[in-house]
Amino acid sequence: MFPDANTGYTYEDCKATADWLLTQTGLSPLVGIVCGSGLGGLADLLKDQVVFNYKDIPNFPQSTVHGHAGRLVFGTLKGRACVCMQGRFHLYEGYPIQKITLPMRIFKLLGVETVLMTNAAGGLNQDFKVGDVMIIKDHLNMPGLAGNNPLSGPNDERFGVRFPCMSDAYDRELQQLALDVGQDLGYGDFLREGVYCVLGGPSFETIAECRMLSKLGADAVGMSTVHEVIVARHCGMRVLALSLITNQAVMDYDSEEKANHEEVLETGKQRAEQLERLISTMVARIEHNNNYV
Ligand SMILES: O=P(O)(O)O[C@@H]1C[C@H](O)[C@@H](CO)O1
Ligand code: HPA
Repeated sequence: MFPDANTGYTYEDCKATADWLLTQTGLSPLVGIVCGSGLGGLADLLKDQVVFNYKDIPNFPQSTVHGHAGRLVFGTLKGRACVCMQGRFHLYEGYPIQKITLPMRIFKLLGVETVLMTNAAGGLNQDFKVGDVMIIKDHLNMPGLAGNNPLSGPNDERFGVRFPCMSDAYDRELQQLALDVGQDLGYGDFLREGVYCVLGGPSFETIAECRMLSKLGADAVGMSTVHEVIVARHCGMRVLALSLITNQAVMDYDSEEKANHEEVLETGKQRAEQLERLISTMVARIEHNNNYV
């Protein structure tokens, strides 16, 4: 079922899907995880798994991108109840923006309080290297600035307010926790902080576009995450998002580099284990009431 072009999914649609999942799992997760391109291995760490293929979940879209398995995995990570999206949805797959972000509202109705997201991104900041992990502190929402926002359409106050604030989109305590955990694990050398810019994709950026985005203040560029963040914040969940810098954005007309999805997946493979350890250690230190231990 596609959402109505003007109204998106109703609260009742989302509730029906969440209740369907809760009935089958009996597990109400407090932490939701969204895995980026090639980074779905995290879901395999969950214990006592209950797994759903997206195609079997009412209202859910299908994953169409290589590196996004298309499975919703419930289980425990370091003893904490979690739900993990092994594969996300992107605007360029052709879905309405409300459909891409539907899982965030389902997370909320499942009981999730904290969402941890990963993505693969191109590095615009010249100090960044391939393999760096950037803690997202803010975003530039290009589709949003052009009028494509997942909250467009009638607002249901049961989810959140009409005009949600986004200056606190990325939870500062969770960012600090990521830095602390990263230091404890010896990852300080490749942990960065910065601004993520979302574009529609699927074509990678031109050189002129990369130069423009860098001048605008973006440190990394990608094709996801921000839409999910907006919907997650609208309904009151706390968010941490991490970008794995899988490639350097091409900024120079003399460069022979060409962005490609294979390189994105390959870098994901090389850094996956450390990213998984970072997130699972964080999960162990997030308290149920959203304080940190
Ligand atoms: O889901 P993410 O943002 O990790 O996926 C990135 C953006 C494109 O979908 C793809 C390009 O290689 O990876
Ligand atoms: N641009 C956009 N999206 C991406 C990139 C990129 O260079 N790398 C991974 N996802």
